[in-house]
Amino acid sequence: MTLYDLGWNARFEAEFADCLSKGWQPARLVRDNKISYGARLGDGAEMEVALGGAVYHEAATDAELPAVGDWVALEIGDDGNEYDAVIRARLTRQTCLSRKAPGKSTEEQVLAANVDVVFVITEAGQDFNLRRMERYFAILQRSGARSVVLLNKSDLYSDEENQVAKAKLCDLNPNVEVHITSALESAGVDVLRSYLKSGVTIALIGSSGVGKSSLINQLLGQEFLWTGEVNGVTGKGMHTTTARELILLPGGGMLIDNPGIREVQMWTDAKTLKESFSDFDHIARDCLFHNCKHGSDRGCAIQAALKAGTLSKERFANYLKLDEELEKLRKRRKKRQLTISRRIRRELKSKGEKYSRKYDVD
Ligand SMILES: Nc1nc2c(ncn2[C@@H]2O[C@H](COP(=O)(O)OP(=O)(O)OP(=O)(O)O)[C@@H](O)[C@H]2O)c(=O)[nH]1
Ligand SMILES: [Zn+2]
Repeated sequence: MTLYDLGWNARFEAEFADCLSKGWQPARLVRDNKISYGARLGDGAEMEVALGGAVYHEAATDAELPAVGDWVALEIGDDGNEYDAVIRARLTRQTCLSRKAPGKSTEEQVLAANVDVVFVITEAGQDFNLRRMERYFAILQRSGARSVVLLNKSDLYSDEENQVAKAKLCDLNPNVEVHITSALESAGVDVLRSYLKSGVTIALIGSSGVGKSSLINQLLGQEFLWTGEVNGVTGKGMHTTTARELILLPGGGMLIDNPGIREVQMWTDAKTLKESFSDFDHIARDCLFHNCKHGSDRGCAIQAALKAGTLSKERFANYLKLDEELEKLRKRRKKRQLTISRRIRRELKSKGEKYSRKYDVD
């Protein structure tokens, strides 16, 4: 194994020259434990590393802190610390998959750094939503990564349905590559593999249930590498367990998969939902009362627009359900998180003995 297998290239190398003269070593971050990180070195060794003070203080925002996928400079020392090494610098990201943090904050949240290809998984049927795809494309465009769409579950739809969906996507974004796949019939993993070679990092995004795990499991083959990666168990709850998020794939290349990436869809959907009603917010600005419920309130601009026929009653009914829809998304998100922690727990169990002894978990 060499640094290049981990995605190292001439540009990183050039930037690292200064660090090299200080005796620091390059490593790629494979896990974010919040207080510490997992880092992999060129010889394949993995270390538990701490964030250096300078890197922390120089970061103007959270987005500038090291994230999974980042290349960092490690000072490896035996200063009796609890960690194997300290991060002294973070190299400039060549791509950066990020989203705006949820809630009021407009701060950027980095989901993964230095991802080369992002696969958006969807299907020709129920999940197909061009508005959502627009949002994905906006995120991906900003990231700098190459974007590829997989219309998965092709076995469930006719050739024509798959082709129509493909044409719509190509219309929406002529720069995107679209493939029709079926994880069920093992016609999908070959498409993923065609993009993978040593040093290439990929990520899969898309709604819950579109087949991301199925494709990932096929890429990983028999040995599912989340096992035995568990570390940093704090307290009893498994929710605090963090798994390795950057995984080396058996056939070469790497995959970054973490809850943030998986949740980007929820966030995208919430945003799409809200945006599709932005005209309502616009009209509602003319309501007499700023806390107008748009019912029988006096001076309601929405009701006036409904009467005038410039707003459709159906859309208004949907608008009223917006909060309900957003709540549904939040519930789905919760369910997802439970699924992830259950999955980690299950995988921990299979290799559990050693770890339960070490970290005192059951
Ligand atoms: N018919 C058909 N079913 C599929 C295909 N790919 C996945 N599935 C099924 O769809 C279901 C959901 O697949 P997952 O791989 O768990 O979906 P996911 O995107 O990982 O979902 P989350 O983990 O919630 O994000 C499973 O029952 C799969 O067997 C496919 O190509 N065709
Ligand atoms: Zn009103």
